[in-house]
Amino acid sequence: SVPNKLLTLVLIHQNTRLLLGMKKRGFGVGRWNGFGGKVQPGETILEGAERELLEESCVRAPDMKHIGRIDFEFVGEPQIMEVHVFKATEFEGEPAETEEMRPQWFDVDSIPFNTMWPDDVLWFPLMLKGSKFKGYFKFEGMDKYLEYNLEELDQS
Ligand SMILES: CNc1cc(N2CCOCC2)nc(N)n1
Repeated sequence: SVPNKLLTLVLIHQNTRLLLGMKKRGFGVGRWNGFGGKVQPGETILEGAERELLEESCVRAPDMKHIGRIDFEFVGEPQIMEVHVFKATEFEGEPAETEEMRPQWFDVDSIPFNTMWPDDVLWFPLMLKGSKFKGYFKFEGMDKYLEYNLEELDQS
């Protein structure tokens, strides 16, 4: 019984465009994704999301809202990755390449799911339409999930 690993993921969704970053090193390298990473001791999950967005993309998004949580289990790994997903519509600054990420805008109708984590095609539509959601995926390796569940939560 290991405590979950707290992580963040921030998507900037402006009208018909979505800001993604190409991960240049580390976990998920070679895949487009939102911006995020580990929550550090002594910071809130929101503070961690804001910090990682700035570090990885050079922009700030003060209006980011918590829209979901996805727990990822990897077969053979005792620690579950608890990913808190945030969405913003406004941002300050100019997205710029960093050591971690190369940012690029995508039309919401042309999201490069074939070079993203395989779960994304399932929950991105919920994120794009403004739903709140909770998910669980059991991965075996980096490219395949064995099980999942995903539920939209009531906003009322
Ligand atoms: C396993 N499937 C994943 C993982 C993930 N992460 C983003 C935050 O950092 C940890 C991994 N992001 C997506 N879209 N899918």
